Amino acid sequence: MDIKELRISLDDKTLVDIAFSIKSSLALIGQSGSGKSLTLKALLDMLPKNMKFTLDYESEFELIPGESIGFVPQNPFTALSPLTKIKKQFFVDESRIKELFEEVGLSLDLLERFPPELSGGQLQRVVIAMALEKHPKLLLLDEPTTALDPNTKEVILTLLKKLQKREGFLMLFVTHDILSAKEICEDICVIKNGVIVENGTMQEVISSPKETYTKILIEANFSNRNFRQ
Ligand SMILES: Nc1ncnc2c1ncn2[C@@H]1O[C@H](COP(=O)(O)OP(=O)(O)OP(=O)(O)O)[C@@H](O)[C@H]1O
Repeated sequence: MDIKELRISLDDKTLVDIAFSIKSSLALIGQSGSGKSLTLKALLDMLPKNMKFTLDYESEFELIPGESIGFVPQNPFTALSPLTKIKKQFFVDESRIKELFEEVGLSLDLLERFPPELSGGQLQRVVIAMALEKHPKLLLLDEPTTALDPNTKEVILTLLKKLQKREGFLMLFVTHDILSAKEICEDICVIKNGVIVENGTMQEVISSPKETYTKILIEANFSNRNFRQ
């Protein structure tokens, strides 16, 4: 799908003005304040009321938040209502919940528990299951592994890759963590001050970044010698 124009403004100030294509999985990478969250909020139609946005896109499906668009938020610990049993937080019937639990590899007895009784990895699986409720065609991921420990992070990234293969949804993965993005995204788009400064395949951009800003983002993530291979 092609986002031909996405422009977000507040009063007379343009905060985001970007265009990008999602062929299969795209990482939208940028420093804090670059416009990543606003981009996701615009696609989800959740921008603050005082902001204006225009969205022009070409796609085989209509963008409808909660229907064709699924959303995995940043922090699974705060994404669910703590006083409501897991099974009551879904909006689909029990057979679909069971199907989803199987897909994300969760045991059904967790349905009877409350969110504080689950681990971070289990909670993130629940949140992913919720995002898949309506068989989305596009899955938006907002730093989905930031709140998780390194092992759990790996498990969740592997799960997302597997789910994408099985379900065939497109992925837009918003993060400042290129290492995670590299694991599951084929393409990358670098956003700075609300504009795209560089894009291409993950391999291309990581091995020979053109912009200094991209180099800085890569170096900031770079603790592993094998990273560029
Ligand atoms: N509610 C708001 N009112 C005014 N300006 C805002 C609002 N939300 C975001 N902005 C501004 O829009 C720009 C983009 O913010 P955004 O939250 O999209 O950044 P981000 O890339 O998601 O950062 P982070 O990684 O820290 O979440 C920033 O300059 C920010 O200050």
